[in-house]
Amino acid sequence: MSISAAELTAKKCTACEGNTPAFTSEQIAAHLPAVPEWTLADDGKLIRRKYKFKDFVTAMAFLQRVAVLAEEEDHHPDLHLTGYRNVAIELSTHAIGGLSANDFIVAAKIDKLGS
Ligand SMILES: C[C@H](O)[C@H](O)[C@H]1CNC2=NC(N)=NC(=O)C2=N1
Repeated sequence: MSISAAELTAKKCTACEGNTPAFTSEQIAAHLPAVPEWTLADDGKLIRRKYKFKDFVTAMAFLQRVAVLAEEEDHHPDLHLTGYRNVAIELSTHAIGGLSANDFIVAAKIDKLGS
């Protein structure tokens, strides 16, 4: 059974201990359909979404909104700004070296921010 975007955005991230197992490929497959703009990396250890904004200021304003969300959730994506208006966001759970529910919760909440 797949989880929906609405179910993900209704959740809060929870502290992730190093002994929590990373998501299995089955768990990843159950969560990815809720965040269809996000691509699973080849190694299965992170998800990524790319954006192109109209200018630098718009890209930075979006990143700032993502930063506020990350602090609220205490779960922090890797944020990349290249070529002044191209943004790439990568989500993984550093404590476990792979994906957890937190990554999909934050991805769904980023999607809800709009761009
Ligand atoms: C104590 C606190 O929950 C941890 O340090 C959090 C902070 N933000 C985090 N963000 C991400 N992406 N992975 C983590 O393992 C992580 N750990």
